Amino acid sequence: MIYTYTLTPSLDYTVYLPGFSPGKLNRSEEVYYYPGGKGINVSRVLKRLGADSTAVGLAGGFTGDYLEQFLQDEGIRTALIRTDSITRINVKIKSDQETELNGPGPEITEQERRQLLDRAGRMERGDWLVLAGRIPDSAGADFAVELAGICRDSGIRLAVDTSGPVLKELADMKPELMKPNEHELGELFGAEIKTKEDALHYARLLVRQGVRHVIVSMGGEGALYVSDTMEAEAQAPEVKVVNTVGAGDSLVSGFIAALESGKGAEEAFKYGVAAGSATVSRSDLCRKEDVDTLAEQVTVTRLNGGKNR
Ligand SMILES: Nc1ncnc2c1ncn2[C@@H]1O[C@H](COP(=O)(O)OP(=O)(O)OP(=O)(O)O)[C@@H](O)[C@H]1O
Ligand SMILES: O=P(O)(O)OC[C@@]1(O)O[C@H](CO)[C@@H](O)[C@@H]1O
Repeated sequence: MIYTYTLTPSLDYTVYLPGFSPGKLNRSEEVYYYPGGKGINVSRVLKRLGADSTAVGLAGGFTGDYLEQFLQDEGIRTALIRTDSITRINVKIKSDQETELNGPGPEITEQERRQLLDRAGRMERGDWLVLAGRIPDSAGADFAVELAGICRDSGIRLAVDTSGPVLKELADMKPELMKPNEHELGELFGAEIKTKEDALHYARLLVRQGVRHVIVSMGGEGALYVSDTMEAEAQAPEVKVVNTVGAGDSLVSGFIAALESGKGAEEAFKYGVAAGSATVSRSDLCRKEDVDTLAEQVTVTRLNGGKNR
């Protein structure tokens, strides 16, 4: 079973405009209200790719009701803890540029924190726990590490797609998968990633720390994959950019869905990159038929002479 953990879900209020002028009244005739938050996106994309998951997290207020109902209507199992904090509304402005305005996460009580950890304690060896999105300060500095400890001790495969200082500590907990983008990878090591070689260098350090699969996503440039046995680069296919929100989440979903269907790491990497690019070409995440088509167009090149290291 796959569980996605989203401590800070959102309702993504997505607005398309021909032009956006800060400091002025801007009117849009095309708006959408999508469920959001990184783990929620992972669950939604997994569903479309034919993999079931349970969305664990916190939901509150009218936006929390909307979010939960939306997921259930899509046939996604939810285990959302009801909280007093209203689920945030994140504003995504799509114009000649993409502008995002993300709200803060919920205030997490000690009881909610405990419930989230206990839920992980009931998972089974071999399950996936995808910890994705911002972890609010109210969860406590050690929340993510405690959760990762439960995963490590119970043989749960932890996938990490979060940001901030906690990434460094999580890397030490030997997660199965980390998917930083270049910026997050640089932040993790206090370094500026300027070249692909820089990204490879730091991805290798993560693998040396015990991370099984590291995928560094690089937007329209594609992604890098590093593990103990393979290093590879994938070129992203060219697509019309409609909405890049959730591209990284889709990469994670495609990778995990492919592994779960029995594919090897190289094929899973390719499928993940295809899912990321397919999401970019749609307003509301990818569709399976697009992912399958794009997967044929993604080229994966083995690095280091194409040999396994
Ligand atoms: N402009 C683009 N054209 C084609 N593919 C893209 C583009 N942007 C992103 N992708 C695809 O999506 C994947 C993930 O993108 P990106 O590196 O932007 O993730 P991210 O920063 O984690 O995104 P987010 O936080 O919005 O989910 C890329 O590896 C690539 O396959
Ligand atoms: O504030 P966070 O948790 O870092 O990111 C939240 C968010 O921007 O990420 C998703 C796309 O990856 C969106 O659905 C959501 O609004």
